[in-house]
Amino acid sequence: MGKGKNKKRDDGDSKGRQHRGANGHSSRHNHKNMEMRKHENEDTSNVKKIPVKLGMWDFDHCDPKRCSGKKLERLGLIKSLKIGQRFQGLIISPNGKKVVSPEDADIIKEFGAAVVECSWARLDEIPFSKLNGGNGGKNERLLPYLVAANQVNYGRPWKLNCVEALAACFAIIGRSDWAADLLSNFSWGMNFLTLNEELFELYSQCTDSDSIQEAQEAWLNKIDEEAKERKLQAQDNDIWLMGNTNRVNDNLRDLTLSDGDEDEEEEDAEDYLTEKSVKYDNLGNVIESSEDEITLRYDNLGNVIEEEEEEKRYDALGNLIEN
Ligand SMILES: C[S@@+](CC[C@H](N)C(=O)[O-])C[C@H]1O[C@@H](n2cnc3c(N)ncnc32)[C@H](O)[C@@H]1O
Repeated sequence: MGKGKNKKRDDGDSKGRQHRGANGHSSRHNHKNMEMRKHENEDTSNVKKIPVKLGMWDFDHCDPKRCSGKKLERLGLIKSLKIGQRFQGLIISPNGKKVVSPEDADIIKEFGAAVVECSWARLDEIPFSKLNGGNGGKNERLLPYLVAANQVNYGRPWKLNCVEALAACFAIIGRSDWAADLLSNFSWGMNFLTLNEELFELYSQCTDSDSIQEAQEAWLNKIDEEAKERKLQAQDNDIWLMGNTNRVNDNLRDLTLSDGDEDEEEEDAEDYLTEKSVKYDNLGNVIESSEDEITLRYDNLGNVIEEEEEEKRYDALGNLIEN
């Protein structure tokens, strides 16, 4: 027998067939997952179990270290499902037509919830209609507007990862405690609940899919208005930051001045500089300035009174005669 040829695989049966887990992966693959758990030191002893069944169709598109679905599997919180395997619970899927609502509480509590672990960029490769033995449609649900808090898609609406999708579903049916238990296994997890707190409050008060859609519309309109408002305010602030807009206009005008206008403008600029060095007392009178400052005096109309330079007189030897 050739070396390695027909060699019985350690994860196969007597006929060399590999044992496959519910996700269709070989047990070698699942063993790798176990190894990763050991490697990452994921302690499963404190993991809180959620009292409903969780399922996942895993298409192995993602980096196992960053994949929330795989981590839930390593923690023993979710079970992999094979393509075509029936799942009677709620299927949270981008292929859904209705959105999750509190009306779905009974089905979740009785049969659980499942997600599709795959890449957002490769959704077109997923045989959604075959996943649940062709029975997916009825229980398939979209999630309403919510914002991701995970490290891959932080801040992006709608693109939640698997653990966020399941937690969202629980929060909408009023089981924020389950949502928190599930998310507590991720360092960033609780941020998802905080980030979407108001939305969960809003959605959990709705009754059915239509009312969730209405609440979502109202919310989207509200944030749209707020964004417009902020934009206007930012424009206003920009104007203030630009300072005296007359001066700005003056500067702009400078660029288009004819030769003749320039002299006039220069004069204005000089006035501006000179005025800066003038000090006034409480009554608005000009007060004496320090040596290097120019002292100006004004007439009743506010015009600067030109000071005539005092005539200096000298004696026969050229010495200054003091007055
Ligand atoms: C596309 S996968 C990406 C998973 C990611 N790799 C991870 O680490 O978890 C996310 C899955 O969560 C569910 N999901 C997330 N956001 C959703 C939404 N807005 N509507 C419906 N399902 C959603 C779906 O099952 C979807 O296939």
